Amino acid sequence: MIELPKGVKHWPAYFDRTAQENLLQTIRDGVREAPLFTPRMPKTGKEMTVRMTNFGELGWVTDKERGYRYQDTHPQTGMPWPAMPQAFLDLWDALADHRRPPQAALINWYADDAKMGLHQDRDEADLSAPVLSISLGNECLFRVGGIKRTDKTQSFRLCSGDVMMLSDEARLAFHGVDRIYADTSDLLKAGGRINVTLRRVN
Ligand SMILES: O=C(O)CCC(=O)C(=O)O
Ligand SMILES: [Fe+2]
Repeated sequence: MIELPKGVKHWPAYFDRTAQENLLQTIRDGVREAPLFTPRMPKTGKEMTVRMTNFGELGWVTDKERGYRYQDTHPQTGMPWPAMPQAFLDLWDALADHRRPPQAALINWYADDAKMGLHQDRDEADLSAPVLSISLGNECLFRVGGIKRTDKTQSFRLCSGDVMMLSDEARLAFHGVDRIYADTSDLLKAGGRINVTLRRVN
């Protein structure tokens, strides 16, 4: 057993297959209203490899001109984000140990060749709440380190149905997704991976 850094919690196979299928349906329903968009890096305008959307009162977006931020509307449709699904609120109640509900559910969709570089989640004014994450579909190699970019990191796989949390001393831990393992799950018929992160913003 590897020991994870303090504040990093991992619940392998938290959701069984039926629950995963229900979550996927919930996500598909929301994506119909709030289509996946291609985020761009601040300043350079370089496209990220993930596609994303959000549910809840606030959503995380980024573009060349205005950079990383939360806003209450979809950047392309201009519509409010779909409501926070009850299943996400229930998960937060069960695991987050925080008295206020999540405001944002960021939905990341990774094709099998997508990845996410090492970063901190620090666009939230309220850092007392954890970041709670759900993985669906193909497995990924997840990397987590300390609160300095140069701190040593550990890598482990996140599989379909897993839940992971960054809280307390790990709330600002650097983390990223180095790779997706194709053909490791048949939940998503076209392959790829979905990650949902639940957060308080303010
Ligand atoms: O896909 C993941 O497991 C992590 C996603 C992430 O770090 C983020 O959206 O900030
Ligand atoms: Fe992150």
